[in-house]
Amino acid sequence: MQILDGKKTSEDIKNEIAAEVQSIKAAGGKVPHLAAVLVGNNGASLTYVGSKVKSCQQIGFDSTLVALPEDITEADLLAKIKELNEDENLDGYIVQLPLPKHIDEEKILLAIDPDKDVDGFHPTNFGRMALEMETFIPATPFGIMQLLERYKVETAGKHTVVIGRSHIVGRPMSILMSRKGNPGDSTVTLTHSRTKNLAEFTKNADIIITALGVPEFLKGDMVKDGVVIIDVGITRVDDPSNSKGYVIKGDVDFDEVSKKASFITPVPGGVGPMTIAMLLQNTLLARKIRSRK
Ligand SMILES: Nc1nc(=O)c2c([nH]1)NC[C@@H]1CN(c3ccc(C(=O)N[C@@H](CCC(=O)O)C(=O)O)cc3)C=[N+]21
Repeated sequence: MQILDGKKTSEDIKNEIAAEVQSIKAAGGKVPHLAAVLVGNNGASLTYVGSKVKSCQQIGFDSTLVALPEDITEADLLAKIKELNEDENLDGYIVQLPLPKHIDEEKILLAIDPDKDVDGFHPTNFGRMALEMETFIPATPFGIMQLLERYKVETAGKHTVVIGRSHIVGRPMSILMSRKGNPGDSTVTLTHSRTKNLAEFTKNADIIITALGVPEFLKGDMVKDGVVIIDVGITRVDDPSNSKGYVIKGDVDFDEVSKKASFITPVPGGVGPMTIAMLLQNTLLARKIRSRK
């Protein structure tokens, strides 16, 4: 059994990006500039946005945190987005999800300039991804593809079962694994909350990608020997004995499933850190595309 070490791999990728930033600087070019829009102050969102800002500093990107009040109106948020779209100094930005209930998420995502949409959530970029064109691949699925590639996990002709059809993980993941190329060329089954007899699919899977948010959902008796496991779940479970007051749990019962797996991602230290690295990779791409224009 081999651990797919997202912490280490994300550090490798960040070092590669940092080296590119140095050569951009040496050539007198402009360094990539990423902004994150955070509405309100959800604990997990703050953690994520915080590590993003820290990573930007680490690799030499410019970064801006746009912190807005929980009760901001949709119109005011749209005005802010227009400002970011027009900011010549900014290469890419993300609007941290989920947004407060009174704001229409779809309306906000549609307002983001696709050329600055480093999350790859805009329909234009989602379509480009599905059509195998150059674009921003959503960071979590992109990070998973990088882990599969760098650890040389075979995907061609394999049966990949994705659990969860969210727009930011499960759905794009199913598309990427079915695309031509390596990693890819997989036969994909996309399962979700209305799937019947889920275990019949997972038991026949060569690769399982879970993005469910149910701690320790996937048990040892639901998988076959040699399976490849990608665990996207990150749920904070209260734990008074821990100094933070919580522990982070994945969707996979690691103790049981790791005994049968050929490759497996840990939680934490698996897919999560890769997400941040790939957001930075997308921002570098945004800068390169803008400098070509
Ligand atoms: N517009 C937008 N884009 C996103 O990409 C986006 C988002 N909204 N909203 C929330 C989710 C979640 N997400 C994570 C990124 C990194 C870790 C991460 O680094 N996790 C660490 C643990 C961090 C902790 O202590 O909580 C790990 O797994 O090792 C987790 C979650 C990005 N998301």
